[in-house]
Amino acid sequence: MDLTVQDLACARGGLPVLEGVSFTLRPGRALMLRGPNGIGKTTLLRTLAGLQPALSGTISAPPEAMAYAAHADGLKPTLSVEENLRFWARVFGQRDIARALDEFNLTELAHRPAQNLSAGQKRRLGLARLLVTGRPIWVLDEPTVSLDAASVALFGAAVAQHLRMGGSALIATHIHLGFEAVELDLTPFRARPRAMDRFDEAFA
Ligand SMILES: Nc1ncnc2c1ncn2[C@@H]1O[C@H](COP(=O)(O)OP(=O)(O)OP(=O)(O)O)[C@@H](O)[C@H]1O
Repeated sequence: MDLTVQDLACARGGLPVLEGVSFTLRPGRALMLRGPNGIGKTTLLRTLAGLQPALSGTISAPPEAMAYAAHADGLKPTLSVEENLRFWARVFGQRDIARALDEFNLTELAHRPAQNLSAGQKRRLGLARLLVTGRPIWVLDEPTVSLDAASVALFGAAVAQHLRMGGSALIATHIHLGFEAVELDLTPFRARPRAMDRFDEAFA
């Protein structure tokens, strides 16, 4: 499924952050969001994932086509690794968790409560959840935080496999993940201060 974004504007905390954002992400492709801290990468991803409304513009794909992985891992702390994956698989109407355990090197940790995992292991479990959503468009916010080099490589391989299977990925990250991707720098889309616009109008 294509994700086409046209002339999107979005806000955070009531203030416009980005405007005029347009791109198309096709099946099998990855798009890396770049830009300095605070430019609005998280805000854009949250808007696409349906967690907040856009100020204006259009998003061709519905949030139901997307699997969103935020900064927080969103794990159930008292459930085991396997139980967490089964829980999420059920939520998304899927059954197979074996691939998720395998691709994120979680098989040996399958019976460990999530609350007893290290930060990097929790992150791996949070990302493994993507594989049990069955959703084609992965929307990922700084997915490699807490991951060591080996886990970054595992994650890169999982995304590459998702792309080969016809999925797509939109990723806010500052690092290179080892597969071919187009980059979109959000710096030119910084919203102009609206308060100043109104000020000009009032005194025109
Ligand atoms: N909860 C919030 N309430 C109000 N403003 C916020 C909130 N969270 C972020 N902002 C502001 O919104 C703007 C965009 O933030 P956002 O988190 O989308 O940027 P980012 O590009 O993802 O940054 P980073 O690279 O640091 O993660 C920033 O100016 C930030 O200060």
